[in-house]
Amino acid sequence: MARDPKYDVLFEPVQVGPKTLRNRFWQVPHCNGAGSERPGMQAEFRAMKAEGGWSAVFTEACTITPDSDVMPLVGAKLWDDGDVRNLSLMTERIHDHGALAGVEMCAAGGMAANSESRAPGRVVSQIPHEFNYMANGRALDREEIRRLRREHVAGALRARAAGFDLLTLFVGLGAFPIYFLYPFYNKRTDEYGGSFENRIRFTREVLEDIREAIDDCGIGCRFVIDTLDEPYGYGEQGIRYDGEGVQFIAALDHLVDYWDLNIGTLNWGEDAGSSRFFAMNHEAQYTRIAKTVTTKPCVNVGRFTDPDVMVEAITSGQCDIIGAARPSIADPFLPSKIEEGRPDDIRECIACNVCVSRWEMGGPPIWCTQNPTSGEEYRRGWHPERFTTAANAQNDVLVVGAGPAGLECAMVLGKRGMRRVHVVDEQPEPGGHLNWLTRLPGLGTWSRVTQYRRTQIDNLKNVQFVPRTRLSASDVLDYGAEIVIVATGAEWARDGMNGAMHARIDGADASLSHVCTPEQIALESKAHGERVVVVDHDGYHMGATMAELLAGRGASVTLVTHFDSMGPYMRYTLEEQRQYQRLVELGVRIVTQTLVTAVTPAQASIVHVWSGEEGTVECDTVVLVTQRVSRSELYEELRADAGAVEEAGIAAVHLIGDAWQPGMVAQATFSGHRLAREIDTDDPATPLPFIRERRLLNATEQDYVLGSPALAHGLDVLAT
Ligand SMILES: Cc1cc2nc3c(=O)[nH]c(=O)nc-3n(C[C@H](O)[C@H](O)[C@H](O)COP(=O)(O)O)c2cc1C
Ligand code: SF4
Repeated sequence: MARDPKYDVLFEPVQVGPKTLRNRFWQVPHCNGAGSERPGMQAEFRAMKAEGGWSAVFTEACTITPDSDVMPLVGAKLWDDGDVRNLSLMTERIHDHGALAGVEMCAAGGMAANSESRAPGRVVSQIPHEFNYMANGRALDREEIRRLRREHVAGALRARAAGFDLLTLFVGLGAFPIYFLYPFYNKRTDEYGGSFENRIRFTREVLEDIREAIDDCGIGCRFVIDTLDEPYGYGEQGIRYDGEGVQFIAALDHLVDYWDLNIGTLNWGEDAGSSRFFAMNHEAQYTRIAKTVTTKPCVNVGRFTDPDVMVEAITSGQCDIIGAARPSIADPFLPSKIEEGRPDDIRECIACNVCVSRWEMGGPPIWCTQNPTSGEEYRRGWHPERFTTAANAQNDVLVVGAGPAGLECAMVLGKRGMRRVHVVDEQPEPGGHLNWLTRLPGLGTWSRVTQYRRTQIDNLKNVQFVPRTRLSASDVLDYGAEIVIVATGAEWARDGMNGAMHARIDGADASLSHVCTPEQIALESKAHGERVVVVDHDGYHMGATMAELLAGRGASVTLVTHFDSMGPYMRYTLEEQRQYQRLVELGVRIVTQTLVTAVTPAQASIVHVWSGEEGTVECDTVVLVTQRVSRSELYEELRADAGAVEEAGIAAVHLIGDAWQPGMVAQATFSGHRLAREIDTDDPATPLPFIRERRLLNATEQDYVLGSPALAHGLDVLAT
């Protein structure tokens, strides 16, 4: 199909200095857990976006000096020629698909703990960094500033040598230009502190230096134009878009070829905004001002997944280029799908921030809820849009359970050409637990997980969703499928069993009127009293979500958790601060480091986990958010009768998703995808080994990954 002409504007080329973008889609810097140490993963992850139509594809923040070492966080590096070698694989693979390769150059200053390099820290003013409070680097003198400028030029030259076309100086979230610019960090009294002119002096000098050294790359800044009000930002100690934000752009405009703009602070959840709190294009109110002072192309971000919103952003004069991190993770082929007239096939980001959480927890490889192939392009050879025909495609498959794992599995099996795939569920609609979860406050956008898969399945002739059908083990045996996949999900524990005590909570029994599970509240509308205790041992969002729901209905809610904070995983998804604020506004009392040991119709008994101090909270209802329990009875029954299974002509019975291991939706979609990808291996239940990029002693030719572009490149990329 041809693209809808109303989207033509998105496919116009844009000039950025000496380089030309083929369209207006730009993958802004974002990390993926590959850094420079996993060059194969880094290269193929980015190449996928180039193949999917993005015109510019960037690294994450790429540090350029050894005293920018943020270990254990994993980011790209250009410290030496070895890093040049590794990252040049990325640029080569991006170029293979006709896109420009970009790098976000960063000298991290006080944010870097230098755990690996053990380099002495350098800062603008000697005040401990908020992320690095036990170290306090040396405040740079003039000579040291000159040296730092030279290091920026050397970093830019290494970037150019690695093949990068677009060199972005990072002026945001933990890099020297920001430490000079914000009064929050800069307390200097010399010519680099005080006035605005003084505070931008370093950035001006660095840009001049780089321009003098390099004239054949696009050179720009990623600039945080607004650091927001307190409590989410720096207030008067930072900068505001209509003050020094826009002044900064006006002052340095002649030194850049483009501006990549965003907002926020080191609590970057205001930028990578979760859908609980932010709508699409939420940064426009701050960033659109840039166009009043610059004629250079401006990139904006704001979870752009809707092409109509993108067109509006361009035609209204808000920006020139659609920047995206998360939408490009969830769907590397988003531009191609618009271009090919298939916008309904876009796998829209749900802004759950699970991708973000991976960086925040220390940088393990990226996960994406919507796109299970994310990060697996090289390691497992998975392509998000291409599927091989299964060697056992002549088989009929029965998937029991149409939650995220079952739907993903059925969809991929359909795309792999299985003769017939039935995905059966007792509910009238597919979605599993997402059907009720997405009706909870702030979680409506998560319904895209189901919508996307539903749309795909509806277009696959060999896949059929069968509603309102509850299958017993004997029904499964009689169904006539050769492969059975059980994806029956999980449910919240009804007895308070939890991972903090490894025991049940005394008196906790969800068959009683004063004890509820989240499903009972959300799905069954079980009545609750005026005074509610929510017990959270889960640690992700459900405790906070229940508290928000019930407080929103007017209940007086106490959230009790053994963790140090409310839903600690929400810190990783950058949702914690706003969710905390929301609960406080709703009058929720949050009691941390505390266990609920017993419940009665009148109260919950509590104990502080460290002091042992005991107490009670008077309440009418207790909501148990303690752990989830797999619903795997059907699988156990089938497993227990191997003879009957064989007799029924069933070659294999598999268990996936929450029914195997209750977890985040991202784990469920991965689980379903993984099985479907490997359904024709000797032992599909056991994942195939994946490529681990590591140094192998005494490596031989056979140790290299055959056919790998990394091998052609002569890199130390080795198979297990
Ligand atoms: C997983 C992840 C990692 C990120 N890492 C970086 C980074 O290294 N440097 C940076 O400037 N921004 C980083 N960001 C922020 C994005 O560039 C972007 O500004 C933000 O996500 C908003 O864009 P989006 O709504 O399109 O995701 C990251 C975002 C994500 C989702
Ligand atoms: S993990 Fe969630 S927020 Fe991140 S890209 Fe995927 S769907 Fe979007």
